Amino acid sequence: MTTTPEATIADARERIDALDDRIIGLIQERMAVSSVVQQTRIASGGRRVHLAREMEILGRYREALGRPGTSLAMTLLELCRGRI
Ligand SMILES: O=C(O)C(=O)C[C@]1(C(=O)O)C=C[C@@H](O)C=C1
Repeated sequence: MTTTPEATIADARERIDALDDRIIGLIQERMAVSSVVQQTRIASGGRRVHLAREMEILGRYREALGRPGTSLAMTLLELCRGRI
């Protein structure tokens, strides 16, 4: 069966949209879990931000995705704990 470039692109874009829906859902889930950690720490006298943990996360994303991974992790952290 042959297919046109237009059909291939339309099909791939549908898959991208479905992946983006899942990524957004995972980000929202991450925000909710992060909020539990932050609220628990604040309620027990700690601070919202835990820089050593953030360094671990930034390193993990950079290792997996290169330099843009660091930017992505910084954006995720901002979504999860707000701006610092
Ligand atoms: O792991 C924590 O201690 C969290 O509070 C979660 C989290 C995150 O979203 O990953 C958020 C804020 C902290 O600065 C570090 C990490």
